Amino acid sequence: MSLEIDSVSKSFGGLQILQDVSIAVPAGGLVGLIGPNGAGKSTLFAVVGGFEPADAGHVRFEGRTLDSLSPQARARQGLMRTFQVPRPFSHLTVRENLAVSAPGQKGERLRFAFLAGGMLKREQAAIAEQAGKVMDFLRLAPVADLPAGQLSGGQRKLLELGRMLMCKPRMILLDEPFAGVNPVLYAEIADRIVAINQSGIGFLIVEHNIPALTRMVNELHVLDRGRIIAHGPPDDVLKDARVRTAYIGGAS
Ligand SMILES: Nc1ncnc2c1ncn2[C@@H]1O[C@H](COP(=O)(O)OP(=O)(O)OP(=O)(O)O)[C@@H](O)[C@H]1O
Repeated sequence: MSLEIDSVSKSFGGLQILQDVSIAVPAGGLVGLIGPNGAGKSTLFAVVGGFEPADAGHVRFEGRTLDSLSPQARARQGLMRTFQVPRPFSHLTVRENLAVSAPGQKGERLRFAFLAGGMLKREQAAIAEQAGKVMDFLRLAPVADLPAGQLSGGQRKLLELGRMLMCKPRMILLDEPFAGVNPVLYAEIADRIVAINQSGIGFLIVEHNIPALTRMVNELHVLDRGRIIAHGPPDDVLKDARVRTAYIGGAS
């Protein structure tokens, strides 16, 4: 397994938010996580991304334990949460937003950048080329030179994905890819997520829009009041009586 969330528990102020949560995502897997409001989905992403420590349990990625690593260190290992890419700079263009997302730019680190002018130029050219490829892949090329602040909700989601791709992740924890998106564009977003997945990048996706999510994922986990109550193929999980009860009589 590539990502192993192993018996993770977490409480805030004496309130148990996550209890013994285990989810495994294979390398290149496309797995969904649903649950009523307040079930603990964001808290789980915070723990897996390294933003909150777990009280008990472990998170492993590609065989390594991540428990003591910062979010940035986890991202360097190839595991990225949407939040690890900050909000786009609304005054910068799509192309510029992609370029500044590339990690480890030597220009940032070199105090005397003029000493390494040739190296910097080569690095900048490589970043510009990568940004171009990402824009083509995500069909953002027509808006390449628009400020990010002028993008539609759907285009912003694509830019968010693009900024993560600039960091070359192997697994993405994706938070609500369809939130704030015009339903007309759901298929476009889903199509690009599937295409990214087919390039070998795994996904664990939290999403409230269950029909849109289940058209993409091949495995679904359901969190209810901090516990995983069902997991498996989406069709089977959605027929599960416990899942129906969680949504009809649940916390939301
Ligand atoms: N930092 C915190 N301190 C105290 N309580 C918190 C904290 N973060 C989350 N909680 C509580 O944990 C519970 C689970 O919240 P969480 O945001 O993880 O659920 P969720 O499944 O993501 O919900 P939603 O679908 O509404 O986003 C809630 O009762 C919330 O109030």
